[in-house]
This record gives sequence, structure tokens and C-alpha cells, in this order.
Amino acid sequence: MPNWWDKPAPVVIPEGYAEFAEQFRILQDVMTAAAPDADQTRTASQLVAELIDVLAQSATDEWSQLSGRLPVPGRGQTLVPAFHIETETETESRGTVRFGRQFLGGNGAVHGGAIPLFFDDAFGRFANTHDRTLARTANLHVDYRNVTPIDTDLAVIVRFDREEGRKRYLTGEIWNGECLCVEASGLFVVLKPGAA
Ligand SMILES: CCCCC/C=C\C/C=C\C/C=C\C/C=C\CCCC(=O)SCCNC(=O)CCNC(=O)[C@H](O)C(C)(C)COP(=O)(O)OP(=O)(O)OC[C@H]1O[C@@H](n2cnc3c(N)ncnc32)[C@H](O)[C@@H]1OP(=O)(O)O
Repeated sequence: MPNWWDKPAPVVIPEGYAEFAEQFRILQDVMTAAAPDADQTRTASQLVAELIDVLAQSATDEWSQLSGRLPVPGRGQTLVPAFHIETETETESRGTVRFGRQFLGGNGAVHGGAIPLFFDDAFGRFANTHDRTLARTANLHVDYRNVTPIDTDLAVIVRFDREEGRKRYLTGEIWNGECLCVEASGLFVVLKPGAA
């Protein structure tokens, strides 16, 4: 059985799968924004039942699944808003994120829980790449400075600030133009040898 000490195995991505994962995100946005009548609900429900049936036929274990392992923004992990990286060094990553309708908390604002989810993923990826050994989130702190709007392209900065022994410190920000929406920081602890 593989574990996190092994590099993720390269996977063969079937043609069209990345587009399918993107459609799945759109499906969640459209579902959240819809107010279907009874007929539309019945039709949609039947189509989703068919979709579940098709996908369940290829159910596999964690080490062989495609979701979360695609070489595209968001990695095909449709739970997490995709981080579109534009520039990256060993210590700083810059790009954009757009929280779709599925991440609505209320009154146009992104749900407060979606923001730490985004940073855990963005920090987690950065703490575990650039030939770094594996580390897990030990803590995550989020300051909501201003409302983060849905359906808006937002600038993201993620920094690998410093490393002290097994502890890695990351910080990040989300900006809406000139407006600072979020500041976040996280501690990642390198796993002890043999820990999974
Ligand atoms: C899932 C792993 C990531 C795998 C990534 C793989 C491939 C990467 C490539 C691409 C992937 C792309 C994206 C990845 C996306 C997401 C990754 C998200 C990562 C996660 O989402 S992961 C799930 C949530 N995460 C947990 O499920 C952790 C549960 N927990 C534990 O597993 C242990 O708790 C652990 C390991 C954290 C520490 O345990 P331990 O026994 O190894 O170490 P120990 O306790 O001795 O602490 C050593 C020093 O850290 C200090 N310290 C510890 N905890 C602290 C805290 N909370 N606050 C302040 N300081 C703390 C101590 O005070 C001491 O400090 P000092 O040395 O100075 O005394």
C-alpha cells in the first residue's frame, strides 16, 4: 500500500477528463444558482442518477483516483476553488482565484469556511512541492479583512516565509483590486519518518 512518503504515481488522464472536472465545477455553481420547478427537478435528478451510475462503475482506491491529481489549476479537486498560478518561485506563488456561486455564504460574500479551505490547499501544495519532504497542516489562521465577493477574479499571493526544523510557516493574501480581503497564515509540520 503506497503512503504519502511515496511520490504520487503518474496517472494516465483520459482525453476529456480535465474538461469533465471543469464541467463538474460549473454543475455545482449552476445547481446552487437554480430554482427549478418540479419537472426540472425530476429531469435533473434522473440525469444525476445516471451520472452517479456511470462514475460508480470506475470506482477505485485513493491511490488510483484522478480527482486531485490532474496537472491543471485546481487539480480536478472540485471541492476546492481552483488557484490559477501565474508566477512561482521557491518562496512565492502569485495568481488568481474566482469563487463561483457554489461558494456563496450570503449577500454576495464568499462563505467563511471556503476561504480556509482554499488556503489549506494552496499552502499545502506549496509546502509539499519544490522537492520538499511531506508536511501536514498543523494550524491555519484566517483574518477576514473585507468581504470577499463571489464571481470575481481575485489576486492571490502565497509565501513560504521560513522553515525552523520540521516547522514550515506560510502566509497568504487575497485581494480584490486594491482591497485586501483576507490575510492567512499556516504552520505545516514535516512528518516524522514512517508517519503517514
Ligand atoms: C495530506 C498530506 C499532504 C500530502 C501532499 C502530497 C503531495 C504534494 C503535492 C501536491 C499536492 C497538492 C496539494 C495538497 C493539498 C492539500 C494538502 C493539505 C494538507 C492537509 O490538510 S493535512 C490534513 C490536516 N492536518 C492534519 O490532519 C494534521 C493532524 N496532526 C498531526 O498529524 C500532527 O499533530 C502533526 C504531524 C501536525 C505534528 O505531530 P508530530 O508528532 O509529527 O510533531 P510534534 O507534535 O512533535 O510537533 C512538532 C513541532 O510542531 C509544533 N506544533 C505541532 N502542532 C502545532 C500546532 N497545532 N500549533 C503550533 N505548533 C504546533 C510542536 O510544538 C513542535 O514544535 P517544537 O519542535 O518547536 O517543539
